[in-house]
Amino acid sequence: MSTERKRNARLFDVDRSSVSSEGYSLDGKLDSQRHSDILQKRETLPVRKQKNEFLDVLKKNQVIILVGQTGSGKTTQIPQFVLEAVEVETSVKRPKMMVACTQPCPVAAVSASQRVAEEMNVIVGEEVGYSICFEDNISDKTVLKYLTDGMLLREAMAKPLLEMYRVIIIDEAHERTLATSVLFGYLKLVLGMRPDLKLVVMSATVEAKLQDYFDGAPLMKIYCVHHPVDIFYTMKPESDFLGATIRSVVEIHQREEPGDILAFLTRQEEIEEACHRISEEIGKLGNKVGPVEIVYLHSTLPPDMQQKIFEPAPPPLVEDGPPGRKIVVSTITAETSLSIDRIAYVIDPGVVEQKFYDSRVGVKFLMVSPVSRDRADMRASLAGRTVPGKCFRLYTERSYNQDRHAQTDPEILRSDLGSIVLILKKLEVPDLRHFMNLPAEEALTRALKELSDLGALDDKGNLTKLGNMMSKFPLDPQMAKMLVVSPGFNCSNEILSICAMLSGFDKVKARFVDTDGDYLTLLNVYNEFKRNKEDLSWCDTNFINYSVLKSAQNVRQHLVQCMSRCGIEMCRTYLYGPEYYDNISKAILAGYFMQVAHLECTGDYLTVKGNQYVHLHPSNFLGGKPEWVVYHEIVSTSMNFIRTAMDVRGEWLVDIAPPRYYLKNFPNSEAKQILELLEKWKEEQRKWEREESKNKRYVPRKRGEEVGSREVHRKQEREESRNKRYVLSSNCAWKREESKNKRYVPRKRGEEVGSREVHRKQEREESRNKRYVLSSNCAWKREEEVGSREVHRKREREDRERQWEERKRKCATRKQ
Ligand SMILES: Nc1ncnc2c1ncn2[C@@H]1O[C@H](COP(=O)(O)OP(=O)(O)OP(=O)(O)O)[C@@H](O)[C@H]1O
Repeated sequence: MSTERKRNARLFDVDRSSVSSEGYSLDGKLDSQRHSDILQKRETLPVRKQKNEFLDVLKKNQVIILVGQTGSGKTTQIPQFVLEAVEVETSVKRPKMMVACTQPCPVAAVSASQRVAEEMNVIVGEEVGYSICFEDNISDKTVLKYLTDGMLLREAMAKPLLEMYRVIIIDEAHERTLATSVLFGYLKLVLGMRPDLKLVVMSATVEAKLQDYFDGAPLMKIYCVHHPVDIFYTMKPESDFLGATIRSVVEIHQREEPGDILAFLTRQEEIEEACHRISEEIGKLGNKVGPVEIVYLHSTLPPDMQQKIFEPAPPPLVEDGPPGRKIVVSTITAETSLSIDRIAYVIDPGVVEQKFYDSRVGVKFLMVSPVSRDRADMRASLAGRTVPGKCFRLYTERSYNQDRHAQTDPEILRSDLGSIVLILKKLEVPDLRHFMNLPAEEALTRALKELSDLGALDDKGNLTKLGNMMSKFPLDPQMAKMLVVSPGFNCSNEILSICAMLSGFDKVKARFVDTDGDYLTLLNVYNEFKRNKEDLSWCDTNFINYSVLKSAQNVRQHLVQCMSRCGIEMCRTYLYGPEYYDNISKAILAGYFMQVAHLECTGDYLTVKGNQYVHLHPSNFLGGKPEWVVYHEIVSTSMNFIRTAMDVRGEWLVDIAPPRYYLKNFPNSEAKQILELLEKWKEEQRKWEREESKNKRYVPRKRGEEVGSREVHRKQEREESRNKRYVLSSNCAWKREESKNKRYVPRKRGEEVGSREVHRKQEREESRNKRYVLSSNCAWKREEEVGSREVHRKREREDRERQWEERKRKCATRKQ
């Protein structure tokens, strides 16, 4: 324990001379008053009373399961107990061994590390740090690391035995996220190989299966006092749960005793709207009611805004006036990941937005569905954590008892397993079915099939070179492939920005719309943000969330690092060049060729995966209804909508997807007929090319003997091109000499002025100035100046719409 004593002395040594007035000293640590308040508060947490018991069990066992209600202090206290109990080496003494504590979502990891850093009076990122997808805040000094469960799996790819950790704590096991379920299986293997490693599994509910899974590991319960909670139901079902939630909040604030309110809603936009309307409604009540602090919470909220949920309610406006109240409007994030004190009223509309994956048809859905009974009980219990409370359920008692599942399915049973299978393949896990909560065989088979269609797995199911690279990106396999292959389409820079924007920014802004597709709109927003030097006021003027863009920028930086580690080339496609749109669309299609839909006669889109009829989401800004679209996700509300879509061409589909992919997947439909024709045409072309190439032989520079095949010739061409220097002719135009070797020469011989780069730049400039004209047969031809790229696209769209109307008319006639 000598190391421990030394470490404590360093951690808690605060320089009191530099204390500032806001509760923090100049070195970023807490002042003594605030620190002692925090320490006093933590002493009241139920888990503190069982510290010795816990340490005793931990000492004697390799695995321990700990069960305690939310708010009992598991997340913040147990890792600190562990730090005291085990010999964690500091930076002074190598090799370093840390304590890891996993959380199901990034918000929880950041918040817990902040709180524990405050309790230990250190700066976040030093002794206590966090690591979440696209953000690390750790240093050589870090001994306690909060990280998402997904990040721990990724760390295992680099160090399969997780040698850097002495103790691993898996928190919120009851959430049964996909990564946590897989971690259980993986850690069981690692524990067998590393007797020195200890595992603590923490859960808010008793999970009997867990004990069996870890060969009868001891289960320890934390005893908490819980206050009574009265539950109220509505008399009849509520159809508008957003409106009902807002009304309930306002009524509680007018009529009920003091105490903070927690209201659950489904998604970020809804939460923002609710906060706005609640503030308006309460504002209208004037001084009759106390002041309110309305805060919202969702999983992608930046840390500084998360912290607001822990601040106390505002004081009364005047002495003896009505008391203030804090109102938290949250997604499921507040259910278990973050415990908020002093909540006395919970409003539960009985719905939750969840991701589902239908493995039979291979389609991902984002769906609002009824909460299960165990989740509803969890929500209600939050009202009685620190004071007696009330829970208002905006559904009937009958609905609670009869229409809801007893438990939420573990995520592994309703997820696309692609990313996880890719990680497990990289980890060389021998038997994928070995893991707890074994997914349906079908889901696993589909994931393997999809990865092999993407080119990540070979015929024997082993990781290919492409798959190996894809596994290094913390993205889903489609997105990872799009990024890895983007240099082939000369647009890795643009695809990087699109990936970063897709990871958080989903609201398309009308002002930046590109009618060719929502992906390009996202890219426009990002580019404009950079062009305006990341200016906050620019974001405000354009109603764009500054912090989301900053986080996209951060994601982008991380992806750039991943790219450079993998040796992937960074290149950009010229913004005004004729290939800008084509290159980007093709790269997106290379990753998302499975997410393609065709416009059918009925006016609906038919998806290739799962053959679902879907509609374009109202938030899209595509010009008209393109014949083929590639989309990012399906959102299921009143109908199935495809969100974030882009117009693509039929011939690209057969070029980019694996051969016959669409023909195998599409049912007998219009789309299939078109694709069959395209495939046939493509096959003919390939055959012709093969024959051509078979007969063709190349000759050396000196006339006469044959020296090699097409390959040899190409290699030679590449080498020549690398060394080639370009010259600029007097009239600044470039011409290819009609020789076999196709070298560039000036029209008139002149001095040498530049390399291949100069030549490219010139080509780009030419292309920027080039304009389109309509030839007599309604095909577009580049010649005299009549319009820009935009005009050209507009005409193309109009043509398409005309064709579409024509097709609809024909269909109607056929039906008659
Ligand atoms: N970032 C923070 N700022 C202020 N208080 C916090 C913060 N994080 C946690 N707390 C407080 O610390 C106490 C213990 O929370 P902790 O998260 O450790 O409980 P828990 O048992 O792990 O609950 P859960 O299962 O919800 O994580 C709670 O009263 C909580 O409000």
